[in-house]
Amino acid sequence: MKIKDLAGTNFPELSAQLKGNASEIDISGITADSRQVKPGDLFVAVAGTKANGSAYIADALSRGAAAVIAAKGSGLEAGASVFELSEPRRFLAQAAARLYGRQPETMVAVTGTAGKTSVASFTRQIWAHSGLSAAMIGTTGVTAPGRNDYGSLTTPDPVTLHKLLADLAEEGVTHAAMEASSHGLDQNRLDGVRLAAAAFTNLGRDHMDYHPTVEHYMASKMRLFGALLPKGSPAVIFADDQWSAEAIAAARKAGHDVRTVGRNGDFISLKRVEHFRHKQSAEVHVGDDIFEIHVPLAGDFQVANALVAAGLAMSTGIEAKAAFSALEKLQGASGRLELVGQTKDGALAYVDYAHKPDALENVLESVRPFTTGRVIVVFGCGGDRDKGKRPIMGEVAARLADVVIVTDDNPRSEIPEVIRSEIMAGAKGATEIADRAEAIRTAVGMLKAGDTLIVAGKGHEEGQTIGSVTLPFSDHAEVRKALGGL
Ligand SMILES: CC(=O)N[C@H]1[C@@H](OP(=O)(O)OP(=O)(O)OC[C@H]2O[C@@H](n3ccc(=O)[nH]c3=O)[C@H](O)[C@@H]2O)O[C@H](CO)[C@@H](O)[C@@H]1O[C@H](C)C(=O)N[C@@H](C)C(=O)N[C@H](CCC(=O)O)C(=O)O
Ligand SMILES: Nc1ncnc2c1ncn2[C@@H]1O[C@H](COP(=O)(O)OP(=O)(O)OP(=O)(O)O)[C@@H](O)[C@H]1O
Ligand SMILES: N[C@H](CCC[C@H](N)C(=O)O)C(=O)O
Ligand SMILES: [Mg+2]
Repeated sequence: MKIKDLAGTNFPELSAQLKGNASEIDISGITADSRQVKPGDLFVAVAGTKANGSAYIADALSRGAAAVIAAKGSGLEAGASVFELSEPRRFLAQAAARLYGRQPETMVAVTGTAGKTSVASFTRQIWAHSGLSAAMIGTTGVTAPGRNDYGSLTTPDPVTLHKLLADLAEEGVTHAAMEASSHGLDQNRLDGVRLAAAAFTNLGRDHMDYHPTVEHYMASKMRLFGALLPKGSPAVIFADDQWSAEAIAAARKAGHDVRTVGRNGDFISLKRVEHFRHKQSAEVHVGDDIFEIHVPLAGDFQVANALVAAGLAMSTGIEAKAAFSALEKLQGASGRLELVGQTKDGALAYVDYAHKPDALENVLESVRPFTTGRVIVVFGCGGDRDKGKRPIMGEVAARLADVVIVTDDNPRSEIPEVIRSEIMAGAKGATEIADRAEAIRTAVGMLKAGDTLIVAGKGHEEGQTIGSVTLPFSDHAEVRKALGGL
């Protein structure tokens, strides 16, 4: 594709620089990583958290880059094939979308601190239940007919994303639900995606290592409504969160068709809800119609996720009746309050992905009403991530569980003892066991009739990253092993 066509009409700034033969430069691929450049590619230099792509322009050109896009004022000698733009990341996303071309016709995205993976998964399942060829893209990877690929990022980088979307469209996928992480939104990873609807679940503490303030974190999330969702499209918003009003205001300001769900919802309004250990039941109203819904999953919070997913499905052509009947067959996303096994006495062991204070609080509160004995929790916190959440999660665990074992999550480049001691600072009375497998074995060994064990923080993850090495590790496998050894 010619560089002038990659720019389209959205980047007059580039068009103005494409003088003479420059506009005819042929581009065969696109990348933001100089190490991946192949002859004929366009290299887009972006500033990151560790490096600045501008430092690698010479590297990219030496590998045969046909042209380079860099930030304005990067101090380069703009040559025949080096162009400067004010927003290279936005260009990268939109150019990747143009280069790869196809996307599933109906795409939706969900943001929020907790529930994104669950909502994306449920939306895919509701569509599939109606016979549509549907996919989900998120923390657990890519799920589509004939595909179950393990992923690394919640929102893939734009080049990976658009290649994937083109492949999915090629495979016949017509509907796709994706997670929009705050990093992804802030870094313009989704800027080239054509959205039919978008959703917001809730906002809690997370990623304060990356976002300077909670307001910045919320503002990144609101880019989904403010910058990405085409004006007038359905914006499905969970109405019962502390930040709902702000999300509604942002979506209204952007001119969207706001559809709220929950107790305070007017699109799907939750009238009565009953929580059981392994399922949630509710009565909901949609206009004048009344529906009984049954979600066969543990965790009070799954009602909220199910309503947001139903809202997205109903905003993309599924009848309310079909959406709600699909909920009865829902499968939970892997590692989201997932029952992994039980002892001979019937004590239950769950694996959960809570790795932020609100999520941990929700999960521990969800299992309490059905626990006649003790709630035992095993968790840690990841390294190179928000440090401020550590004592808060320690406090939440100490307050809501009877037995707290603090262990390692993914220490990454940090010293594991330091991470644990920061959690322990808030976790009065907790026990520390560094080795995660041993912590799980110890907790399982304590289980008596009526107890509930929650192993939190790693959910579906299949490895543990210590330093720069990721070793195979699965909370599911360790819990099963420990239960088997009883
Ligand atoms: C903090 C963060 O979001 N980092 C992501 C970001 O990296 P970055 O832009 O900061 O990259 P950088 O290392 O500073 O380098 C800057 C640029 O120089 C380029 N470079 C670098 C070296 C070189 O030799 N040549 C070269 O061209 C790099 O390719 C990059 O384009 O863009 C990279 C490419 O897309 C991502 O791989 C990387 O994810 C890292 C691995 C990561 O851990 N990200 C996490 C925090 C993340 O994004 N999480 C969210 C949310 C999770 C959730 O709560 O659900 C997610 O969506 O997964
Ligand atoms: N609606 C919700 N409200 C509060 N907590 C929730 C909600 N949904 C899920 N959780 C908790 O958060 C954990 C992660 O859920 P899920 O993976 O669906 O969220 P996510 O937003 O995709 O998270 P991540 O940002 O880590 O990818 C669950 O294991 C559960 O502990
Ligand atoms: N997508 C999240 C997941 C964190 C999961 C937890 N196990 C950790 O390693 O901190 C992140 O990258 O921040
Ligand atoms: Mg997720």
